Amino acid sequence: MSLLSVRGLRKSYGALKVTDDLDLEVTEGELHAIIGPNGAGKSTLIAQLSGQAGSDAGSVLFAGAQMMGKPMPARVRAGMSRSFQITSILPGFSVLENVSTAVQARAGSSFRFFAPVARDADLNEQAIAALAQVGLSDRAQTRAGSLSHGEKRALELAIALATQPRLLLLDEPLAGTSGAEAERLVQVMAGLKGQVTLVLIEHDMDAVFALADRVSVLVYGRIIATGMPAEIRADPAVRAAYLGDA
Ligand SMILES: Nc1ncnc2c1ncn2[C@@H]1O[C@H](COP(=O)(O)OP(=O)(O)OP(=O)(O)O)[C@@H](O)[C@H]1O
Repeated sequence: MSLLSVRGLRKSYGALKVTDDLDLEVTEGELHAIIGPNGAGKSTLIAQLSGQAGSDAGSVLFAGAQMMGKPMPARVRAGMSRSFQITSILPGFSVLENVSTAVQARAGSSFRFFAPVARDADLNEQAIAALAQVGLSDRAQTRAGSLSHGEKRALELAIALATQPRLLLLDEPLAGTSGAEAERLVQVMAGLKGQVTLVLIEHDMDAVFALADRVSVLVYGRIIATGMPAEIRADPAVRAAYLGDA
């Protein structure tokens, strides 16, 4: 069953059609990777799905509810969350504080309905659980600014996870990492499979083909193919448009 069903999604910047009549189905429980050449519109798509950027037209059904026109906090409360870039981390605050503060900011006004003590306890519990999911439990009290690059990327994942999403949208979680750091993050994502539905944009093809249940290929703002990793590798249209050039 589709958890996310996108139909006819569009977005232009002036004359440039960045998202062009895009259809996408994400099945509950899967890790669905989206690959495509530079400038294909992958980051824009994540921004549109998360509500960070507006859309010109189309339908975004999440768990049967229409998300078009809803701002990001409403989508977070519905269960859609995206990861943010390292620049959104507060270096002077502890790792745990970074997670709990971000949850409060993302979920917006919903936390106002809890009494302050219950709210803090609830936030703390969610933040601690999220740090455990990404292997950062022992860094909870560390200043976020002193984390390694790979640990900061793991912290971004924890921040997104702490909003307890049903669907997690990840925009290049491995960017800037390599070797053991990248391998550790791949293991973290492998551990998330089955717990949360994932949409993953990633340039590291080894990671994509190791992790994905299904892969969609985005070229010039349209999905040109969706399939299992082996099908995508073998698809002549995909090879011509993208993989052949890689
Ligand atoms: N705010 C903006 N204003 C104008 N053009 C934009 C804006 N954001 C993105 N674009 C353009 O939209 C196109 C798609 O950009 P996007 O970043 O979504 O692609 P991408 O597939 O994520 O690329 P990459 O793999 O290089 O990160 C590019 O041509 C980009 O220059």
